[in-house]
Amino acid sequence: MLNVKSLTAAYGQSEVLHGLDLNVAPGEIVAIMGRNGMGKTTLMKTLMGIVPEKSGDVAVGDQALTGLKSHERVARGIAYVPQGRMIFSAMTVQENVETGLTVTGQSKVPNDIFELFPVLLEMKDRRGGNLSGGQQQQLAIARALASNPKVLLLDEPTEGIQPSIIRDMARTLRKIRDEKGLSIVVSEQVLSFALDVADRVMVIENGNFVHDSPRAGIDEAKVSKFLSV
Ligand SMILES: Nc1ncnc2c1ncn2[C@@H]1O[C@H](COP(=O)(O)OP(=O)(O)OP(=O)(O)O)[C@@H](O)[C@H]1O
Repeated sequence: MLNVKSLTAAYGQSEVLHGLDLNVAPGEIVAIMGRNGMGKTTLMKTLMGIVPEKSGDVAVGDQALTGLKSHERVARGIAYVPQGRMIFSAMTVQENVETGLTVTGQSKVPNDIFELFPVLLEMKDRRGGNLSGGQQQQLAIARALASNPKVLLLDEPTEGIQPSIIRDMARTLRKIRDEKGLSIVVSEQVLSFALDVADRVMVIENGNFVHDSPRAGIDEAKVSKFLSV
């Protein structure tokens, strides 16, 4: 569903992604793990067209995304929950979710989104800035789902979230996958979360993938070693 071929990206003269290949099947959840500064955020931003590709190709299904602007990519089925969530603090919960509708032509948030996140329905008239970290994370996911994506990207969703809520988040993401048949790519530093949520775990180091294995039978010690400084 998501097909990435020989992707490179650079900040000025400094190349940060060095020819990445990534194929995510329909309904598959892939965790991309790596220490700080290894290229996870740059990969997400490049897939979204926030950082331009230097070379290589990105496609969602039969739709080529390479070279397109972010909103054009969203219209072709990719959505993004950025690191730090970036919700609009002064807007209500409902208004935040509605910003995700722009590419769909719909004006009403589909019911199933609020069914996934009942707390957001309860709080729909509160300002986003008044929600807890975990609630803001749910809001950021709901906003991304409002564009009806085929592929959902999440950049370090557990950052700043309490451990008890991290468990719930893994369960919710799997539920979203099961109900909507989405493919999900999540960048992560917390191994326990990656093992809870993902069908496949990859490790990125200095802009190259250095490990790729199915969740079942994964060598946890080997993956931990990549993550330790
Ligand atoms: N705007 C920028 N300009 C120049 N270099 C950048 C910029 N953003 C990131 N980099 C560099 O690109 C490399 C990859 O950074 P990136 O943020 O993608 O890593 P990351 O794995 O997401 O780390 P983190 O967990 O801290 O978010 C790092 O060497 C970083 O210093």
